[in-house]
Amino acid sequence: MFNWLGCFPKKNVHVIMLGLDGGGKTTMLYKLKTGETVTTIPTIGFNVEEMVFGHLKMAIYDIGGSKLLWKHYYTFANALIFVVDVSNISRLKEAREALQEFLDQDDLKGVKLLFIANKRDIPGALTDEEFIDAFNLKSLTDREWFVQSTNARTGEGLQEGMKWLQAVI
Ligand SMILES: Nc1nc2c(ncn2[C@@H]2O[C@H](COP(=O)(O)OP(=O)(O)OP(=O)(O)O)[C@@H](O)[C@H]2O)c(=O)[nH]1
Ligand SMILES: [Mg+2]
Repeated sequence: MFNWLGCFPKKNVHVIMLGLDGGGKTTMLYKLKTGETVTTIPTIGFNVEEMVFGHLKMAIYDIGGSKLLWKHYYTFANALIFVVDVSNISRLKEAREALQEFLDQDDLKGVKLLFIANKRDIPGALTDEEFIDAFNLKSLTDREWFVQSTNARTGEGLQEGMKWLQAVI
């Protein structure tokens, strides 16, 4: 595919979006794609949408929260978006374990990692600093990562997160 100047081919990349069920992945995917706030049901399997960000043509895979599915998508990921509901403190441990599971995958060593700290609009949600502490991210030194807080329903923060991804892929 060519950009508006017609001379620079776009780079095709695959981005995998993971996270516990109910975190807001599907809401985020369609907010980015259409600008609409969709009414979701739990994703069985996955959704995929193609979007252009600058020089990149991204296929974004939104994988349903069932961790059993995740490993099928690892092998072709150029980057990863890990979505966390930062208002749901009672599931943080589970989210941490899910993150660790995929950090341990050989296929994903060195893959750039965008954390979406979603549902920041809900009172009591983790701040960015609390998020970094809760996921012990300062010790995550073998890959580039970035934390972006968002409200996937309004779209707040989503473009900033995608800009980071666009710059590092
Ligand atoms: N308050 C608030 N609600 C949100 C936000 N993002 C998503 N939601 C709501 O959270 C619920 C779950 O969102 P989904 O997008 O279906 O979550 P998911 O991660 O795709 O879940 P699975 O498909 O089960 O893996 C929906 O009712 C959304 O409207 C947010 O930033 N703030
Ligand atoms: Mg979903």
